[in-house]
Amino acid sequence: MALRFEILKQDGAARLGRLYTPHGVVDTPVFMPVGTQGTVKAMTPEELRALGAQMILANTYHLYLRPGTEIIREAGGLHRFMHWDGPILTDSGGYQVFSLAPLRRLTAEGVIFRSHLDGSEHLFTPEKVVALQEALGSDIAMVLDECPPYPASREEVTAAVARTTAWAERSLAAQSAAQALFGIVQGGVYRDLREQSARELVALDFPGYAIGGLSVGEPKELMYQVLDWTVPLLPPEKPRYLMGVGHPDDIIEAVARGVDMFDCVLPTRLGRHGGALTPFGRLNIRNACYARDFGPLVPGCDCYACQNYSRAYLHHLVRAGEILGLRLLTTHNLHFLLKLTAEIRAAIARGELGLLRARWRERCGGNRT
Ligand SMILES: O=c1[nH]cnc2cc3nc(NCc4cccs4)[nH]c3cc12
Ligand SMILES: [Zn+2]
Repeated sequence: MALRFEILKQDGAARLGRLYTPHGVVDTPVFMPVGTQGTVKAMTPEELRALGAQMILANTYHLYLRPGTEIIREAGGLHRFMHWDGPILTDSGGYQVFSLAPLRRLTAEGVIFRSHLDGSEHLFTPEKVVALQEALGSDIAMVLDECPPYPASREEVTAAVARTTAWAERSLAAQSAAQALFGIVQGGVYRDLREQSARELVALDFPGYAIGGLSVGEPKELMYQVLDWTVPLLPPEKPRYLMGVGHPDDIIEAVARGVDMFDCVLPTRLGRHGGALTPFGRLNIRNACYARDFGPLVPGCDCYACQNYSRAYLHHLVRAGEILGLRLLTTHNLHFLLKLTAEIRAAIARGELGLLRARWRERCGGNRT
C-alpha cells in the first residue's frame, strides 16, 4: 500500500517531511522510541505522548514468541493491546533471530530458529512474517531480510543480498492488508553490493526503504560512507529509514545525508543502567561523584526529571535499584533525543542544519554521544 510522504523543505540532502499513516501524521526526521515487547520500557503511552513521541517501534520476533500474535489479533491489534493510538512500525524479526535466537538455519525458504525463551523450534518465511505483522496491525511493516554480521566476507554479503531481494519479492506478493511494507537495503560495507541491493529493491517499488546492515558494530565513518553510497540511489519521494540508529551525532549525520526515520534502544537501554545523554556526551549517575551533587541531572534541561530531582537523588535511586530511577533516566533520555529531532526539523525549516551540525561537532569533540 502506498504511503503519502510530503517533503516540505530541503536543506542540502536533508529533508523536512510529513508521513501520513492510518494512525496519524508524523513529522520527519523522526526518532521512534523502541517498544520491543509492546511497551517502551517503564513509560506509559501518555508519558510518551507528553515527551513528544510520534511513532514507536515494536518487534515481531518478540511478540510472536510472547504473548503470540494471535492473542494480539484477538485483542484488536497491537495499538489497542498496548493502548498506543499513534503510528507503529514493526521490525520483521530477521535481525532479532540473528542477534538473539540460538541455533538458526538459513534456507531458501526462510530461517529456522530456536526460541531464546524456551528453545522451541520455529520457521520464519517472508510470507509468514508479513502475515504476523498484519495480525499485529502495525502501520509500517518490514520485510524479512538477512542482516549479515560485521565484519562479513564478500561471499556472505553477496548471498545475503540475493536472499534479501528474493524474500522482498515474496513479501510483496504475500501482502493482503492495507499495510505499508518497506524494503531493507543490505550489502554490508561493499559499495557494489549496496548499489545492487538498492537497485533490485527500488525496481520492486516499495512505499519506503530501510537501510539495514548498519549499527552492527562497524566504525561510524564506515556507516556514514555506506550512507553516502546508498541514500542517493533511493527514490527521493519516498521515506528512508536507518535501522537501529542511534546516537545523537549519528542521527544528525544521517539526516544531513537524507535519512528521515530512526529507531534506537539507546535512550531506554542506557537509562536502565544509569546512563544519561547530555550535550557533552554521556554521564553515568551511578558514579560516586554524584552522591552529594544536588544539582539537576543536566543543567538547562527542561525535562520532568531535570526540573524536579537532583543528581544525588537519582544516584541513590539507581544504586538502590529503585524503579523510579530508571523511569526518570528514561524520561530524560527520551526527552533529549525527541527534543534533538525537533530541533533538527526546525533547523531544516530555517535552512540551518549545517549550523546545528557544526555546533554539535564542536561541543562533543571526539567523545561518544
Ligand atoms: O539490517 C537490519 N534488518 C532488520 N532490522 C535491523 C535492526 C537493527 N538494529 C541495529 N542496530 C541497533 C542495535 C541496538 C542494540 C543492538 S542492535 N542494526 C539493525 C539492522 C537491521
Ligand atoms: Zn532532562
